[in-house]
Amino acid sequence: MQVPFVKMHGLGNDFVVLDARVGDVPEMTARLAAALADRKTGIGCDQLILIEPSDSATFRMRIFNADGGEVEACGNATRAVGLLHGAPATIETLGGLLSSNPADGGVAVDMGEPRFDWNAIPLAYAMDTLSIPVGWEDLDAPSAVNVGNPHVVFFVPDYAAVEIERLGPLIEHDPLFPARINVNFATVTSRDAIRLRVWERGVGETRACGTGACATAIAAMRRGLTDRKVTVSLEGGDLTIEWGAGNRILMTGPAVESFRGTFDPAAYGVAG
Ligand SMILES: N[C@@H](CCC[C@H](N)C(=O)O)C(=O)O
Repeated sequence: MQVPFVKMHGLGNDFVVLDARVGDVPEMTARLAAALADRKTGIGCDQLILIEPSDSATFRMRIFNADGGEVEACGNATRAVGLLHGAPATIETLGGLLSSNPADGGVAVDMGEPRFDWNAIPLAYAMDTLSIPVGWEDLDAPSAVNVGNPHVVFFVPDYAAVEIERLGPLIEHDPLFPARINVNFATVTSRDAIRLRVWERGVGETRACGTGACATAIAAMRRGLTDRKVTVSLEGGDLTIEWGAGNRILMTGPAVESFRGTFDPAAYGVAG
């Protein structure tokens, strides 16, 4: 069996995209997703993306982190599949119904509404998510926001100085976050600009995280640190995030197709 795939990225956050509508795709398991994502023995990616037919949208997008865990949302992948589709689309995800449109500067995506209730993040205890009264060493009082998936956001004087490889996993796995969490380290540089690094749940530090950019922008706006439209700069490049009419988050940025290929699931010894 040869399964076609498309290798794509959004600002260096990279994906293996499989489309079950156009070719034979094996039943996806956590083990197969992790094997395909492996950068030494697989194709290599931050997220495995599976496109399936949908009854309620143009198509359904399923998202698997590099560790094999299936998750609710991925901003950069939403732009990538929007680019593949090449026309306006509605996209069913575990995190909600999204929409994408070709736009100047790449693809524009309606990422839905942010949620702030402690149990919607989710947190283990009732807390004010604008400024959670907790800390890890000299990092404290983060905001928490769910933008389809869970994020915690630390505003720090120098985002580049944070020991992300050490503190990221510590916070991701803290029992305060029963579904684990994506960890954002941000420095606000003006009313319309933020610099950001993200430790992604189930992956590690990536060159860019679209939902991290959305969550960080919304947290900054909620705290009154920025205006309602900002540029979020990540290692891989810039995203424009707007908290628009109807409480919806609009994200605009590039997506790129890198190459296409096929793989034989039998070669991974983990199919099914
Ligand atoms: N890279 C993504 C986020 C992918 C999912 C995330 N790691 C999670 O576990 O929720 C993005 O661009 O948003």
